[in-house]
Amino acid sequence: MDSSDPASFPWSVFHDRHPVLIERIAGALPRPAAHHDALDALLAESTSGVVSALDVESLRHEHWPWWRPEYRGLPWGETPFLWAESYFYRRVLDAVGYFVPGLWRGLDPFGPIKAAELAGSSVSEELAALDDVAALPADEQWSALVGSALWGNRADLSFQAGPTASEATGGLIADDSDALRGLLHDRPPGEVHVLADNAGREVLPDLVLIEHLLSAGLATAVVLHVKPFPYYVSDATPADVWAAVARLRDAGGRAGEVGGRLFGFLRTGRLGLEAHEFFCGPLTYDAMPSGLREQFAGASLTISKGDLNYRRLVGDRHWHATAPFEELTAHFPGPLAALRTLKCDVAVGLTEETVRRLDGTGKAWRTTGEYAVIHVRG
Ligand SMILES: O=P(O)(O)OC[C@@]1(O)O[C@H](CO)[C@@H](O)[C@@H]1O
Repeated sequence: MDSSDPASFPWSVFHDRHPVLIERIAGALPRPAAHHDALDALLAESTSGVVSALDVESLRHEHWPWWRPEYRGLPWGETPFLWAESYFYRRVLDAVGYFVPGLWRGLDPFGPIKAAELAGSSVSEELAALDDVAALPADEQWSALVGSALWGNRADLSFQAGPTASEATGGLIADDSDALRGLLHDRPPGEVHVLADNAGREVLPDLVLIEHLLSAGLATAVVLHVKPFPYYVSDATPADVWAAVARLRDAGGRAGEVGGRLFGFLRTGRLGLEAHEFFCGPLTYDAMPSGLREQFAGASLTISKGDLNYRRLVGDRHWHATAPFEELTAHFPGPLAALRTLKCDVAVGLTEETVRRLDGTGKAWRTTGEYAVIHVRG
């Protein structure tokens, strides 16, 4: 899949979303002219120019092992969408001096956007609602926690820069939630891995679910895999996880208790936080390094969150939407669950009837974030 067709979703990511994004990054902090010039140049290059190589100075400080010399000089739209987006985010970091020594080193360009969301009233309301969840019978509590983690995936800040975001909820169009429940409740507990997606309103319910897994004895330990660097606008980094845990702990009520326990789990290592460079790379999961492969092979379950992880799991292609999830993810070591709202063209694991019904609506159902799936490969 590439982004060369002006009628396609990938094209709109580069031509509609990225200009909004660049403007937000440029305007959020009093940046020097050099940052503005570099951001403008990146936007021009990635929309109407050709791929150029990475800045040599930044490469001296942080490598990018996925550079493809054969893409140099090609219009960005003619390179694979997965590669081009990943490269774009690395280039954003270079444009704002993220890797080179100086005042701006290590400063998350999306930080102000993420911080505003975390401090916002929607988060306060969601955290207060945890008091009600705690009062539910165990079964309903479980469904509420999984549902929050799933629908939290709609709170993706890059998605909100696009024109297709929809607030409506079309519901689950593939639902293996019973299998997910069974994997965690009907077997001896083991180590659960979570492939995180967005910070803030997504990682908060993820953390609440993780705390439940640990406190209820459904997992002996949890490893949360996040991005080592700012990526896809709101993808969670270690700093975002610590900020989310602090937000929970300071919230009071049930959220405060959950946050306090998570703080302890992180300190003792029952909740591990890892940030492998592979997670900021443009490769699909069948190409993961052996160290990660071994970790997932030993897990009782890996839970993958979100749209980008899903693309990387099944392959970023125009699959027929009935292509079986189990077959496309057979490469993944160990049991796997994917919780995802649909925000790009990739859709698999649906029934013919569902596809007919969705196509019949005449809506861009694959990209609005209105529909969700829970797929499990046990
Ligand atoms: O992984 P996430 O946060 O659920 O979604 C990432 C996303 O917004 O980014 C891509 C376009 O930039 C789309 O594939 C997808 O909608």
